[in-house]
Amino acid sequence: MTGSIIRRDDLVTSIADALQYIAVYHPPDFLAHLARALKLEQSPAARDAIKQILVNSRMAAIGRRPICQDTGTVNVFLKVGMQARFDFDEPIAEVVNEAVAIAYTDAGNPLRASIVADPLFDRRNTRTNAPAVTHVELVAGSGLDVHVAAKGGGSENKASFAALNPGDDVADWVVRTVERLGAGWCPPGILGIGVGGTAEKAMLLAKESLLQPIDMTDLLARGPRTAQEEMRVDLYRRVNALGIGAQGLGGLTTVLDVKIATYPVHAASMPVALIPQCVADRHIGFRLDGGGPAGFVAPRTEDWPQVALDAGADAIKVDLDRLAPAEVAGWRAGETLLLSGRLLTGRDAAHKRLAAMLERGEDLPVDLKGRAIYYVGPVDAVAGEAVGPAGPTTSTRMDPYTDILLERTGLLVMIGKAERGDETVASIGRHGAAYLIAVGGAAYLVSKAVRSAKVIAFDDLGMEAIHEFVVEDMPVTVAVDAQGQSIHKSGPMRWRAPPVTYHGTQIPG
Ligand SMILES: O=C(O)C[C@H](O)C(=O)O
Repeated sequence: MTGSIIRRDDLVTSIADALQYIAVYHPPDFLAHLARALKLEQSPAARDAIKQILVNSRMAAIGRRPICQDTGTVNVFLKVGMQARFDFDEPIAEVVNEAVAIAYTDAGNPLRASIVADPLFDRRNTRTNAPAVTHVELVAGSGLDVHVAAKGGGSENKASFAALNPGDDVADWVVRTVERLGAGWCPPGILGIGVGGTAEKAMLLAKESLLQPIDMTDLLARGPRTAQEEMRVDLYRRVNALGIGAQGLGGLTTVLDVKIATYPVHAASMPVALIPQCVADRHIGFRLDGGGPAGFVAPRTEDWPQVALDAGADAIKVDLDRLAPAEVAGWRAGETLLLSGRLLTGRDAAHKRLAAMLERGEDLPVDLKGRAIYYVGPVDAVAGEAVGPAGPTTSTRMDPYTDILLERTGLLVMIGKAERGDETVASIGRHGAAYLIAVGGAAYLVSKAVRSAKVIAFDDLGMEAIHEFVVEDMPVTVAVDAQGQSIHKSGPMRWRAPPVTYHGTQIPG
């Protein structure tokens, strides 16, 4: 029997188009579940974060710009029919990488190049976001099934694995693990859980489970019919009862769905993997059967829930060009600020370099005294933009460098997302500084507060270079104040429900 001939051009075009599509459009199932979470949410801080994420999503769809500045690592799953034939003989992963480079360097909608090689030493940006991580499986049939995902670094960083004993309680492990993850994975999102096989198989199952449709609302409405569905509902309720909430601010919804995939396993083993999916849920599947490239139809913007934002009458206006220690010391955790003026940027690579220069007693290329630094790696601008989408990155990764910067440079304010470690919170208090947060996953919305942007140091670091932004009324929340109060501690504590099980929950849903 002869199979379809899959053309190289069709594969490249389809993957490149799919990557552009998922960068700007949230899947409808994700939006529907997030809109439902907003309806149920009672925590004002979490409600505000969900609203920003929904408004950002609609703006990104209309503006055809990325939902999130972290446009992800490309994960491609190829299921090749045994009877399929190809009109090319290069390794298929190289063809995929070509498609990635085309998508990420698209002049009309450049996506952020986040991949660095090699990971151990050079860590130099490849500038095209290639290579992708490509998985190939041979299956029955004559076509090629492709599933493309763009996975953000913050949620991928929270992937967890355990080699449990066969008698251990997998659900307990999942709940305990999520409790320890913090908010760097940008909840509310989805949990992918892989159980069985071997260590690497369990991780792959967890990742693939995230490609399944989000259907928790239907499952809750009809009730679970299998043991695995019962476990999904149980985990959904127990994880949400932790009170972590949107962005870790405390609230009723941390997960929109829980996905589980399993595989037979050795009698002595119970490998379990958990991979969370952030609010930038980006994936799409299509099939090539020799009939040309896949087509992707833009959703209607009327399909987005109508949500209005309001910074609140109590928001405090802050002039970053006249930032004084006494003013910063007066801010209290939970307050909303509207920042205007000059703002520095810097994230992982820049922090590492700054700290090393300080250790060596060298002068820094920028004066941080009395300044605010925003942990961000923006997307490149297109015509008419000061900067591309520019949401916060996970601040916890900057913790190892924070004390030395506060101590030796006079830096006053940091802006990012998610919690800080206990030592960093103490250091912020000791230095009379403050840590502010913007909403992770609301990158296009945040970028609209940026009036101008220029690189002022470490140009070679690509998106990780130090920029100077001029911002106007950029909304942020005080997350750690100079008294050492942290909303990532107080929020979840306030919204945590008593321990619940599937049969006795107080959590909505
Ligand atoms: O790299 C980034 O911009 C963000 C990262 O995905 C994170 O969530 O920390």
